[in-house]
Amino acid sequence: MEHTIIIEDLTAENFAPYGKVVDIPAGEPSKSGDGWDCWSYIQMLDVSEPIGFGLVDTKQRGFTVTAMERHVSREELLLTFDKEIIQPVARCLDIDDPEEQPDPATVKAFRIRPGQAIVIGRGVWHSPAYPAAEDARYLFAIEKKKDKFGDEMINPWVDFAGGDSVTFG
Ligand SMILES: NC(=O)N[C@@H](O)C(=O)O
Repeated sequence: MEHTIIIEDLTAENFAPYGKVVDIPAGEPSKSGDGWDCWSYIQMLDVSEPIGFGLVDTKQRGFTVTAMERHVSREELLLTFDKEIIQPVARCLDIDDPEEQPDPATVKAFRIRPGQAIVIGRGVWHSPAYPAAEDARYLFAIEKKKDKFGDEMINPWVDFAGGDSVTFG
């Protein structure tokens, strides 16, 4: 079965089931200077090990997802450099179930603009992000440690339940 969803703008409220949003807060900065404002801490990454960085060069392609991966033991910070990207995610239903498959009915696709970032929650399913229009580069940061169910494997991809696909646009 093919599901079709719309791309959503990122807000703390609509991303909450999938993780945390990093964006300029509405409130006053905690520090300011000549030509700059600083808010800290605006978000937290919950870690116990050193953080590794990964870089993805993501090319224009059809907005269809058939499989996702997840990291049940680690949060993941993800931000784009200078181009908009679209991040599909699906809910974690049972973080202790090594046989879980991503549920296509829970998929959402979020637009991440330059200047914004997300922290993907532990166990939250995600595909590689897509470029919104032009080819893009994005960075992710995640603890350098083994995940409980071995998602450091070369092929961590799990098909949607029922062999479904999700198209967004
Ligand atoms: N987010 C992304 O593109 N990749 C990471 O989750 C990874 O573990 O490779």
